[in-house]
Amino acid sequence: MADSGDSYADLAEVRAAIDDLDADLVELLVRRQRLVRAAGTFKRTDLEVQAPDRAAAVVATAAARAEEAGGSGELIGDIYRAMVDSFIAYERRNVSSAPPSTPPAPND
Ligand SMILES: O=C(O)C(=O)C[C@]1(C(=O)O)C=C[C@@H](O)C=C1
Repeated sequence: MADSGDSYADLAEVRAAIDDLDADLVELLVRRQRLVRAAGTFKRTDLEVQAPDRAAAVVATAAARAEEAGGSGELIGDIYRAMVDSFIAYERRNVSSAPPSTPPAPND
């Protein structure tokens, strides 16, 4: 891991490094948001949105990569599980499970 050998003079310096890294991370997450939104356009049911086998594979791959990189597979796996759950909720909010031609129900 590139940062593991770094030493810092004080807490402010570590926090500045965290802030820099977070700027990159947020950009990547926004790119991921767009990709998940695109994936959602190919789905029509809630089970397709959840895609439990794919979600489990994404989490397991991230945990394995974290271990390979010298990090904690458990920590990164937990973060990925929470992240994928949030993306599932995002897909549910942004993807229609009905064909576009279906008229809204009277009370919608
Ligand atoms: O791969 C998909 O089908 C996606 O919608 C992406 C994604 C993800 O965030 O990685 C989100 C929802 C599914 O549970 C599986 C994976």
